[in-house]
Amino acid sequence: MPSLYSTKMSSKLTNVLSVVEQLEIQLPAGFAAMETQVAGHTFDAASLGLLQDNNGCVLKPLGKPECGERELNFYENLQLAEKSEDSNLLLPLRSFVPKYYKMVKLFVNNRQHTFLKMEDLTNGMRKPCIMDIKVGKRTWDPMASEQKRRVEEQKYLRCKQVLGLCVPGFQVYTYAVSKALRYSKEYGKNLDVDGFRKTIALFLNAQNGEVFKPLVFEILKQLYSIRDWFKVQTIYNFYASSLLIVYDFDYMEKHLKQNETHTNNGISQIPNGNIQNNHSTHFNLEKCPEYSTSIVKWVKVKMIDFAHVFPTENQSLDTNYIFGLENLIMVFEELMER
Ligand SMILES: Nc1ncnc2c1ncn2[C@@H]1O[C@H](COP(=O)(O)OP(=O)(O)OP(=O)(O)O)[C@@H](O)[C@H]1O
Ligand SMILES: O=P(O)(O)O[C@@H]1[C@H](O)[C@H](O)[C@@H](OP(=O)(O)O)[C@H](OP(=O)(O)O)[C@H]1O
Repeated sequence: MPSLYSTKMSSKLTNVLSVVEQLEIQLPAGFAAMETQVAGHTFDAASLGLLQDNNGCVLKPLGKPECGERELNFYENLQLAEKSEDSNLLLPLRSFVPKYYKMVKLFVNNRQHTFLKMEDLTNGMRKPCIMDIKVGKRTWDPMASEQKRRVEEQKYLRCKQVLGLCVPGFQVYTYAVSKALRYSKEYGKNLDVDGFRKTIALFLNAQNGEVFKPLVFEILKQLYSIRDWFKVQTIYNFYASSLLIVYDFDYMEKHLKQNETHTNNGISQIPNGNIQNNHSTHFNLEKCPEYSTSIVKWVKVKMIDFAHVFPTENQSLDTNYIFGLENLIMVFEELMER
């Protein structure tokens, strides 16, 4: 039996405090609108947002038919990776995306809808800091109409056209207030390159320009793995796909308090890693064993949103995605250098 949930949804978040709409949505028992959704389609008259259940899963609605079908195919292909002739590439890709369980049908507002059930990347985090970063200068797919191309090319202009990156939304917990601060796509649309850098620092809770380096280091490690994969894969083009970066501020705060090597402002005194600004190289992990802690449990970098994933045309690298990814890596590397 469907039950009535009164759900607070943030439809148009401002740069500090959200304008919150009170919507009443009929959802099946055991499901709620996802509290920590920071971007993408949310509940309104025209669309559904993501749901969460009580078992650490999120349910993403299929959305527009062509988009939904592509995303469903993408996840189902990955599920069958062992049997694919591309298993050597698809199996590692699985570790870069949320665990996918199955397709489920649920009634929302008395109408049946199809959802993709997958792992909630924020599950178990007390104070999840979440940033959605859309990757690539080109965020329209080969089937896009002229109008869709034009619209996409005009958005997030000063950031997306230079870095191949944009921020459609994020939330961050800080030392100053106990509630998460939410930033909307309107905030993201006003960013230029410098604003993007500052936004990443803000998201990481940088203090006087200094970040908690083990956190940045772990994010970089995961980004490097994704980049390594993109440097060899020629199966897919990922248009309008995002990287979701998630970390638990609660864990970070506790970790900082416990650790003797920290200064009064709580920022690590561990020396910097050895940065080489050549794109084909990585930080030298062996030189920084102190960074390889249990941190991996509370920091996640995963690829999400595969509604515009297409097979490559000439078995070429996805240079559009790689360009954005390289720039993102550089922004994090700069933070390690400080
Ligand atoms: N597996 C997941 N775990 C946790 N949060 C998730 C997960 N998948 C999506 N989200 C949340 O939902 C948001 C939107 O996800 P996604 O980009 O897949 O939706 P969308 O509606 O297709 O977006 P768009 O409007 O950009 O096409 C993300 O920014 C994130 O906050
Ligand atoms: O970043 P913004 O300004 O929110 O723009 C949205 C974003 O580009 C989404 O990826 C897109 O959904 P699709 O991926 O489904 O195309 C959506 O199209 P829509 O409004 O037609 O749903 C856009 O409005």
